[in-house]
Amino acid sequence: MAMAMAISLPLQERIPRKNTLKRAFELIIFFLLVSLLIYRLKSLEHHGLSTWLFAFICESWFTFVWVLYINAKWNPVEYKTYPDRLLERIDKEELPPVDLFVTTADAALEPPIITVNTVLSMLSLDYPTHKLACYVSDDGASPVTFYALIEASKFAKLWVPFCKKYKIQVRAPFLYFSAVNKPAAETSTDLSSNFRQDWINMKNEYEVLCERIENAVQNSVPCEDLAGDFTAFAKIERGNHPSIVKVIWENKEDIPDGLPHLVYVSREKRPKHPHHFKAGAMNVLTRISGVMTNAPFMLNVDCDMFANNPQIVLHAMCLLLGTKKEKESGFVQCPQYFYGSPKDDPFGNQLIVLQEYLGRGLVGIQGPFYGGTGCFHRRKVIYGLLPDHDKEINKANNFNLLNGKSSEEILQSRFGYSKNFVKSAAHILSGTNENSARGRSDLSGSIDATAQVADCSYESNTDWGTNVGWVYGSTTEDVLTGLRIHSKGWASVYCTPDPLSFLGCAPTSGPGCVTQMKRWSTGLLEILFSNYSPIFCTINGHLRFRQCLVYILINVWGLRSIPELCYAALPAYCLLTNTSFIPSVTEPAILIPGFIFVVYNLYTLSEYLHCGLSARSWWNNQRMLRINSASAWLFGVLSIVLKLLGLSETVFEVTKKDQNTSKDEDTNEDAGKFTFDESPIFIPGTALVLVHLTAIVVSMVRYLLLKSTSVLVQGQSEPGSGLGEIVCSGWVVLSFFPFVKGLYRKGNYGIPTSVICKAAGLAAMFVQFCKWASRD
Ligand SMILES: O=c1ccn([C@@H]2O[C@H](COP(=O)(O)OP(=O)(O)O[C@H]3O[C@H](CO)[C@@H](O)[C@H](O)[C@H]3O)[C@@H](O)[C@H]2O)c(=O)[nH]1
Ligand SMILES: [Mn+2]
Repeated sequence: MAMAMAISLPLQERIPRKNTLKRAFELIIFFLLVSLLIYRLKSLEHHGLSTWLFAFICESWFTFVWVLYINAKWNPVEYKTYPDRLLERIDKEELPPVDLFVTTADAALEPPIITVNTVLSMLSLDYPTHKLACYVSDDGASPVTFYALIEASKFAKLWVPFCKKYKIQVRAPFLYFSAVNKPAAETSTDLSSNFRQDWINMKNEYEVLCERIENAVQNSVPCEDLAGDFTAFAKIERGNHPSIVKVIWENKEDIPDGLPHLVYVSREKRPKHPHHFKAGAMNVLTRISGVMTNAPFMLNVDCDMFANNPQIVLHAMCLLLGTKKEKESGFVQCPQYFYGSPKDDPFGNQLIVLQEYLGRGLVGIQGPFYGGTGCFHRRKVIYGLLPDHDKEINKANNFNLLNGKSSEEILQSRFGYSKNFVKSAAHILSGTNENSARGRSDLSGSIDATAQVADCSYESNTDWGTNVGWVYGSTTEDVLTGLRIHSKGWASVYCTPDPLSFLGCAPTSGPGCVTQMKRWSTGLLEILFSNYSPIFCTINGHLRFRQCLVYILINVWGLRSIPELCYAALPAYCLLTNTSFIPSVTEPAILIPGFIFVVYNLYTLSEYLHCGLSARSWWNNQRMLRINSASAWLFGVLSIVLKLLGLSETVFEVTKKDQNTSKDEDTNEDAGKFTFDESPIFIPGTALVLVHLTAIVVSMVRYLLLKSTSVLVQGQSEPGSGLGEIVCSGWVVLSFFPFVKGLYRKGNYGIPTSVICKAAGLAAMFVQFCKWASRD
């Protein structure tokens, strides 16, 4: 009876979330924006063309973006998953195999201990271990990373049983043993002696592991006495070496409670061959795992994104196996959350509110974007299969007959010349190994085959990077790849279990943040200008119209910098030229922008409070939006312009990862302070601040002069600038306050003199321009 119940109960629930009040506010803001536009049009002549028209154009853009937001957030949906029911319904032996991918690219920016922690969290997932295989791609070809993984696999033999025995939740040891988590072990009294003893032993072992890795990092050559395994790394250059594939641990007996396979991969790199950054690395991993274990599902994470919920694979399986139509869950995306972030999100990069509202809104349309990490893919979807693939397979068969080509030839033209890989792909496409127990794999025996598929020329004249695998051509390969999947007609689902699925680290420095944002805005714009633009995908493919609008919303992220920057400069222009862009306080129309300002801020603030965040964190995010707009997004647009002109290619600049676990605010007082470097990316923001400070001073002086000559009494009805412009100008200065402080702070917290000089030059030009413009 109980069994029958379990079978009838769903593995997942899709729950639309109520949001009537939010919708009301969104519509109110929309109507206010429209009224503002109408008012501007009607009073255009009265107010003189220049500023009024300029404001009208910017505000039209803001209204357009707002409509895109309303569309994106209109139907929020939540998913609930029931892993217990899954385990009751199917035998553990029948759970499908999953290949786990971890990517790292630079042992200096991504310290091996971070990668090791992520790998350990993968190896200790609550899932039959003989169904898991973990592949680490190292684009840095670093012997230290390889060494660290060997050591980690030894440690894992203790760590994995420990985690499973005591049902530890956080299975990344650095966080488990950190100050944040300590009480969990020390307060446990009942399990007392055994647990405590094991805990202490584990902690010691972990410290030994850290020490070994740290030593290796310091001496950079851990390999002397291990020559055998390390010869592959001898005398190689980072960007110029053959492929290195090493089976670090093979679960030979296929035992369900042993350790999953662990494989190290560094693909071939040659200076003349484009390697397509992470997308290229993911495609190599896909092929290598194809010839080795060929699991029907693949989970991929960045090297810093450890699994925080040990049952995450089971949760994902509820979504992958528990749908009536496979089409509805082409891939399962978990949101990106971060650990150890400074208080109140000073850099505005925790993405909590964004994922909570935009993310869940998308779920109600065609599903979340692919976010590059914390995502479960179906291998066959990555291989380019359409949702109604039975038809496609038939078509392919007919096609074969017509052309007299063998299906193998067809597959080879699509997947490349490796016979082993093509065979594995054929299995996947025909669905023969789906959900079935994996046959005994012989990893070490397939090393030769892997060398072939890790070649840098393997992909030439194949569909890799276009119709198969991760798609090339954008530094946000994740969004682009997800878009391709959506445009084939697949939907995606969101997996948000408690505890949070994965945790990673967000950059915690000014330059780090803006560089990441710049890469994102560049990559997203690349998509807009590529053959895979969402508009084409809707016209020619199966991308749903509303989903297309959301893709456009994020694709134009960078472009938004231009109207935003113009609008931010407008109050300064008005103050300097004594003109206005906002109705004067005596006009009733002032209420429109006034209300927009108040309602919009309350609306965004309520989102933060609703997510349990502080008002401070709301403000920090608002501020960072403005700062990013004047730095990262703007430079994103510039790099696209350079790319379109054929002057330079876009590159993937890896984010520096710090293992920040100290929650101690006292020792970390400077944690949230904005830092700068010499990069020109900070020039526009600095110039904007200088311009506004000048404008405020100039208008004050003018006010005092006028007052002393007492012309001011009738002055109010003059078209000159007034309170509105002053308030706006003040608001801009407030938003850029880290830059204001940066003008006089020292060291990393100060803006370098060279940047200030260049910004001052720009500001002077602007002031000059205002002078010229206001001359009659
Ligand atoms: O040539 C490269 C460059 C990067 N990476 C890996 O890509 C991942 C993401 O790089 P990171 O510097 O951490 O970028 P983030 O901005 O934090 O990453 C987000 O944005 C990327 C797209 O810009 C996505 O690929 C990521 O999954 C997503 O987490 C890391 O594991 C890197 O090791 C490579 O494997 N090869
Ligand atoms: Mn990252």
